[in-house]
Amino acid sequence: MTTSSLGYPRIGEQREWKKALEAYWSNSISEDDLHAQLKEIRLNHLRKQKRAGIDVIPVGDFTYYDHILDASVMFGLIPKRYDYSGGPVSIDTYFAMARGNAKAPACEMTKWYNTNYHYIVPELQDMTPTVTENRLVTLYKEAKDELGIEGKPVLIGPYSFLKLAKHYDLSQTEDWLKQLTVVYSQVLRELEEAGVLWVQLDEPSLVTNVTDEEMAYVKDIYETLHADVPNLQIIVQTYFDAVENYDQVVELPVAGIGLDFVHDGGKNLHAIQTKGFPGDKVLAAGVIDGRNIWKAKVVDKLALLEQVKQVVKTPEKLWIQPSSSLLHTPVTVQNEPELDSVLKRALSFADEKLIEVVTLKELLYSDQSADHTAIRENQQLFKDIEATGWRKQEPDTEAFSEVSRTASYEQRRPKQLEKWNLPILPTTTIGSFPQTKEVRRLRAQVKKGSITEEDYKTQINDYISTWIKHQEEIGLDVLVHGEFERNDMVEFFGERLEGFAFTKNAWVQSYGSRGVKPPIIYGDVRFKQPMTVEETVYAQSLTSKPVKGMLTGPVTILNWSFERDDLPKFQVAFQIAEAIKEEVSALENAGIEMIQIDEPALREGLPLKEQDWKTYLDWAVHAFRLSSSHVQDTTQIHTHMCYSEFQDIIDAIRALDADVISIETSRSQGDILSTFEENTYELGIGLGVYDIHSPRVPSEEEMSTILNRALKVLPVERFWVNPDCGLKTRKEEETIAALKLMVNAAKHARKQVATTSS
Ligand SMILES: Nc1nc2c(c(=O)[nH]1)N[C@@H](CNc1ccc(C(=O)N[C@@H](CCC(=O)N[C@@H](CCC(=O)N[C@@H](CCC(=O)O)C(=O)O)C(=O)O)C(=O)O)cc1)CN2
Ligand code: MET
Ligand SMILES: [Zn+2]
Repeated sequence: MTTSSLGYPRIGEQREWKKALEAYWSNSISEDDLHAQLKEIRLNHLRKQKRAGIDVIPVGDFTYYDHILDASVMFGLIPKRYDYSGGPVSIDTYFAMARGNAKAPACEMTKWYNTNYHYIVPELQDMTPTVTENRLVTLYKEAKDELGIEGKPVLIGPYSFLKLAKHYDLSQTEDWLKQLTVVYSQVLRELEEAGVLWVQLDEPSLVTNVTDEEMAYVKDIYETLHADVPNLQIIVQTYFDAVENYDQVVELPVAGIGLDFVHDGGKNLHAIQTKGFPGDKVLAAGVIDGRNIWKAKVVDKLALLEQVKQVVKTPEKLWIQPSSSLLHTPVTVQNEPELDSVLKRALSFADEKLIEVVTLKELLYSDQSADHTAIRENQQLFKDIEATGWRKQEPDTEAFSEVSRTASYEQRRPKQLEKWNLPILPTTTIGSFPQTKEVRRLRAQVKKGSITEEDYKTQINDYISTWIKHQEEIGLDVLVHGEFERNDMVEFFGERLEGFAFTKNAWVQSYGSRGVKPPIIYGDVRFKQPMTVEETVYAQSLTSKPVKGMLTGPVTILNWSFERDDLPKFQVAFQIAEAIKEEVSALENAGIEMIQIDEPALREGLPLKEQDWKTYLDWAVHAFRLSSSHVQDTTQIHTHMCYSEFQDIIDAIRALDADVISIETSRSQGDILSTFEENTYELGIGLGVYDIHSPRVPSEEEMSTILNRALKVLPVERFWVNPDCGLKTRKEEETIAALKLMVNAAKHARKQVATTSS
């Protein structure tokens, strides 16, 4: 039996990877230094996997930014605007695609399936793929020559690559797949020549709803690849859910199939048991959760593997591995000295997960009696958790009953118009203002104890008051306090609610060099005391304009945390919702009667298979309503989502019953609006008129274009004007300049509306 892993986190135990990249971007280290530093990190990660006892170790999963960008660059799919003219792609062109440069905006970035990782979207317009440089050969040789590791090159598979790409016409699908197959063949042939034994082609799109036509393409692709490299052993790796079209996938002419036995709702196991698994193929069984951070129950995993063993009769054909790449977990529990010891023993990050994989292999062929030390200790840690009393709340098995606001939107709207007395096209922002080095240093100092809590608060208040002044000068209609006291919109609440633990070092990459430390939900979630009232009330005391309260919604807090896995997700969401509901009341009682409850992760949490959407949306909407429906008619509830693919879930968005939703409109040039038009969505909409992910200050004209386009489609009374997300990653000058132009654009639009209607 073999152990394998599918991908290892890049970020580094102390975020060495992030620091090296950011040092290069700010010109503090040279290109040679960057290569040297990243090589050291890369080799170190391979060594760690070897030391853990993993037999088949991936190469090529490591990246300078994102692995999908790596594939686009290897295939020469470099948009014209970067002036690429053949040959190996320079590091600056690579980073320009990721981050934009003076001449060209960055490529689009979007969510990686249902995770909080973001990849760079391949753009296929007017392009022909060619292999620029076979990085996998280089990385394979590096591992072999320098460490004696027989690496398994990893690459996104051709079908998933195309599904993740944009800017091609669907009618060109077949043509594109043919062209891609040619470059994949070349890359694989070169790997075969270099002596590679195993290649992992990731095909996570095979767990989404695949049509028969697409499945036929997949079959063609892999038949061609097999004919071109008959001796290379390819594993088609799936993850994040059960594979669709099981029968056809397992018949693909490849050497192995990787299946996720953790996030498949039991369907993959059922499929292999009822339909069998081809005896000539490797079954790469993902049994250790690659997405969450709890140690596995060894007894349960052994039972699962015993069932898999019944199907795969030859031990050499069974591989044990994590359910997905470990990219989605932090690096190691070792660097968490301050966690509660009972909790800490129950945790497993990337390094510990590799050990779990190896332990399972050892146990599977040895003594599995209950007094085996590994088994006994493992059982004990779950007993210890039970004994803590952290998890008392009985699971609620009853169907949840509808909650709604006392008055319908039509009834509360006139009351709100009167109370708030805002101009048409009111202007506002999404919540955060620049998190400068100085704010972050301040927080680091208070955490270390080198400044007092009181000093910290005073200085945060200074930021708040400076930015209230800025906002008044800019001329915004609804102000915010700026979120200076928050490290992150989820971690901040995790630190203040019961049932959450937070870590010192458990960073996970979100996009490029940016990371998050998802808090850990280990027990029943409860409200302790007001979390946001002080800062918001202080901000409101400085101005006569309304200050909007700012909260993160229950679905987003859940999706961006590591959740307990002993309760169904929806129950945890409802517990969080009850806590946020109390915070909403606390704000309302303190006179903050316009409250934004952000739910950017609601869309990303949508299951990968359409048949599972309704169940999810029902509880997600309910959780939001639980937290927001109890307010007075005049209290205005806002929500915010920064990713725009709402077409399919517009009914759920409507059902949130938020008085105003702010959405992304600029990157899609306003395309999103048709969704709101066609579906008679009658509530308020904040138009994200400029893209905050780029340092570029947009022109007033660009924003006016989006506004005018919107005004043609929907009545003016519905719109608010705002940037498309929070401004925490931007610089102060950029922010002020852009917001001034935005307010001007709104003022011009108001005048136009006034003249056309008079
Ligand atoms: N959870 C979450 N997911 C999200 C988003 C989000 O805002 N939150 N936004 C979308 C995009 N994703 C994003 C994810 C991270 C960041 C981001 O800005 N991350 C920061 C870290 C933010 C943070 O936690 N900051 C902490 C710790 C900061 C830090 O690194 N401190 C220094 C010390 C500071 C000093 O002395 O100078 C250190 O520890 O070394 C704080 O402010 O307190 C980063 O990687 O640089 C932005 C967007 C989607 N998903
Ligand atoms: C990722 S959505 C961010 C919303 C949050 N209120 C902010 O402005 O940063
Ligand atoms: Zn946002």
